[in-house]
Amino acid sequence: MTVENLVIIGSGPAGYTAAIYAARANLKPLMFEGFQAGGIPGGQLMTTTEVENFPGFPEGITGPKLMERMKEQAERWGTQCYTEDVISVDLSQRPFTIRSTDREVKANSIIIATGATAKRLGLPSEAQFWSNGISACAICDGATPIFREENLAVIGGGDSAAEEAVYLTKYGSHVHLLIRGEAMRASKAMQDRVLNNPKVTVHFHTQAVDVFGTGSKMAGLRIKNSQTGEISELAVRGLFYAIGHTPNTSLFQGQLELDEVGYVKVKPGTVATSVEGVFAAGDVQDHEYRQAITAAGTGCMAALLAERWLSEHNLIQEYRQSATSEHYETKTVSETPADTEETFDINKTRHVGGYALRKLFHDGDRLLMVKYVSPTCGPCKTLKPILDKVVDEYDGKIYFVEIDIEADPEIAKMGQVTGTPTVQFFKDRELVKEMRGVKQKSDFRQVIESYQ
Ligand SMILES: Cc1cc2nc3c(=O)[nH]c(=O)nc-3n(C[C@H](O)[C@H](O)[C@H](O)COP(=O)(O)OP(=O)(O)OC[C@H]3O[C@@H](n4cnc5c(N)ncnc54)[C@H](O)[C@@H]3O)c2cc1C
Repeated sequence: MTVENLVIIGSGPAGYTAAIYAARANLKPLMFEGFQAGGIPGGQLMTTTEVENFPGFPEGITGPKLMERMKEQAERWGTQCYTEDVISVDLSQRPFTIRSTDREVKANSIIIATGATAKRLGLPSEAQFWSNGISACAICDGATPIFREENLAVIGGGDSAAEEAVYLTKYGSHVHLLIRGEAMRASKAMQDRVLNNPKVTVHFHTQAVDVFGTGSKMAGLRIKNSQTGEISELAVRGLFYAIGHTPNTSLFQGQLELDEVGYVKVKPGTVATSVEGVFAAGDVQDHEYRQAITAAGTGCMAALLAERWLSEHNLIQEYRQSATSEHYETKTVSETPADTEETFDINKTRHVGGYALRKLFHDGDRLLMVKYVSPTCGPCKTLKPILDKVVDEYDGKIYFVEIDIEADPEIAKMGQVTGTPTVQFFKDRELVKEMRGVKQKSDFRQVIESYQ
């Protein structure tokens, strides 16, 4: 079995930067980008819009675009990427063993860049309203019809909460920001943006107790004033969590030194872990700075230390490659114009927009697959190549329609879409299956096969 020089686990700014440095050093790193276990490929920045503080982009850049460019740079120099979750590692024997959902590999060194995952509050009715009122990603779900012109709430007192509250004012009629303590932790600039926004009300000393509604439709929040103990109700149609993160380190428990919260412990001033040859970069080892640039910086450190360690132990297998400058870009929303009465062709597999959806729903005789996306949604970008592949496999056997919910809000409302990406399947004018978020090709194939 081949032994890799270096396996990188995680594809946020830390992972991709480590990959760029290691690939440039001819180590031909293998990267597990992740899929669902600890966030999506590309990491946390896939769930944000503008990144204004990453050096080199004076005009700002969206999170998904920044991550796409990092990936492009890593692959350009020969990084081998697998969009799979790692499910176990064995650090007790060398070479180390890394098992993903699809394969097992051996490696002489590892960089852990698994980042952190958004926390949930665990409210009693959370499961009932999850993805149908409650969301952990305002940027992904805020534009959906159920939140338009509605009162919304955000929980949290940091930068993310402040950013999300301001972002949601684009869609909601008013946003309530609930803060447990007497002050916000957000930067002064973010606090000013929130406090000066007439569409945002900040509630200090306020905790959520539960969510209520009828059926699965959220109608409001029960809140408690932590100073007076008074319980009251806040009529909101949406609730967005922005309450911090948990480091994604369950894979390493018992194998590496972790701190009491679960962050990987690194030697002061370095990114070396308690196991030689294993390095940790980014938010998985940083509970203080938690920024894209610090994650990238520690990713660079990890790659340089891994190379040095492999070299000192005579373990480097060098691969020479020539860089290509092939440029690619994955758009979230199709650039193909929406079908019209003139351009619509019922024999085609792929379609765009509400006109095609109505025609196919009523007149089509194949399984109808509808993908709902929004322009700023990072997970939509991740889903695109996965779904494109599956749709190609079933060319002529299914219909596929893409709906941009910003361009076609009425269609999204009729489809009761509560977040993007969402994929719905219709057979004989009946909704037979709905899948939310990023799923594997095999999940989509399974549904298609069962309705052929
Ligand atoms: C809404 C929001 C806005 C932000 N805005 C900014 C900003 O403007 N500027 C800024 O500097 N920072 C910003 N940040 C913070 C920044 O996103 C993080 O600091 C940064 O992404 C951390 O990078 P990372 O590489 O350590 O991990 P992450 O970005 O968390 O990526 C972790 C990666 O590990 C993968 N992974 C996890 N578990 C596994 C597994 N078992 N197997 C394989 N892969 C796995 C995940 O899929 C993911 O690819 C923002 C964060 C959020 C949530």
